[in-house]
Amino acid sequence: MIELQGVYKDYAGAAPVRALHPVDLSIGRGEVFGVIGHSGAGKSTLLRTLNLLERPSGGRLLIEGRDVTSADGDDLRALRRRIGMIFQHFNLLSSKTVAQNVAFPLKLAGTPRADLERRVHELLGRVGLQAHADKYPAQLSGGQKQRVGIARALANRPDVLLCDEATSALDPETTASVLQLLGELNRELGLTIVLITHEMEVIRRVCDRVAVLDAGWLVESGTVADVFLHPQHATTRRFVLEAEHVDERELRADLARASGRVVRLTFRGEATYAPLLGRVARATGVDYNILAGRIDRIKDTPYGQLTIALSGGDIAQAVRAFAEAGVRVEDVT
Ligand SMILES: Nc1ncnc2c1ncn2[C@@H]1O[C@H](COP(=O)(O)OP(=O)(O)OP(=O)(O)O)[C@@H](O)[C@H]1O
Repeated sequence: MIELQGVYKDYAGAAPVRALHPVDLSIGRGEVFGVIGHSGAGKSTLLRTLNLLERPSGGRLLIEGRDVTSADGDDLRALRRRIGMIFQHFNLLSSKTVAQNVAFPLKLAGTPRADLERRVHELLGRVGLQAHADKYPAQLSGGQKQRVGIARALANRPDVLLCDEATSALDPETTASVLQLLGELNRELGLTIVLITHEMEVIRRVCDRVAVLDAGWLVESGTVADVFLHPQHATTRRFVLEAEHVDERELRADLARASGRVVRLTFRGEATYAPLLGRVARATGVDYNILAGRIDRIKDTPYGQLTIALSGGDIAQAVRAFAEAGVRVEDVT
């Protein structure tokens, strides 16, 4: 659906900045793709190149195989209609009602009046706001405002929805309901979603794949499970530890105190629920001491990750037994 080939971005000015170093990236149709990074990492810049709100300084942007890097005029307008966008601070028109906000892009596209009212009604139903059609943005909660933003972005039936920190201004419960709505839109409309965030929780809940940006460099990308269960880059590792509320120094101190062979076991899917630890311990005579652990879900897939110290018995045999049961075993040093 979307392909970036060596796209980079320099901002001119008194102190020129390379906000984005050359990025190669493919985003498939119907995917929910997340980009995570700290403040200033280049997330907004990357997202805004996808609908050419920022022109790349170099490289190529392809939409369904067509090079649109230099699109302008009618081509640019057509591109923007295919790619909707929602924002952290919603960007609603405060002097217009909910229904008028949603109608706005339809009017710009020249939708006939009768179709327009039907479509607005349908869109407000889709985001659960039919009862609020005549309210003004100031009368809505943050979550409701973002739903208006989503309805407006969907008005012209885009193929892609770009989400610029769309839940960063919302409390956790409202964040969950907006993410659930995005998940439904992805499944039911086949909408391709690209979102940027600094919160791993957002990625974990809705994304299929993720890219990690660090100081303008794309340092890691892959399926959410692969990237977050086995992070390769220091920045990714920090995001994972932060999300799990693990203090890196305390973790190191705990590991230094542990005796025996310390391993991290990663269970995915059904293996998460198998009573494997006890079975392997009995069969091999190994004792295990659990140092850290978490059982959770990445999108719809359950996973478990346990850091354990193995001692006594046949440790090599225990490690083989875990691996044979489909559990990934990594030594922790
Ligand atoms: N219009 C601009 N002119 C000059 N520099 C810019 C401009 N926009 C962004 N930058 C710089 O480019 C770098 C990347 O900014 P960008 O907004 O893409 O990062 P971000 O990851 O989205 O950060 P945040 O989460 O804080 O919004 C930063 O150093 C920023 O100061």
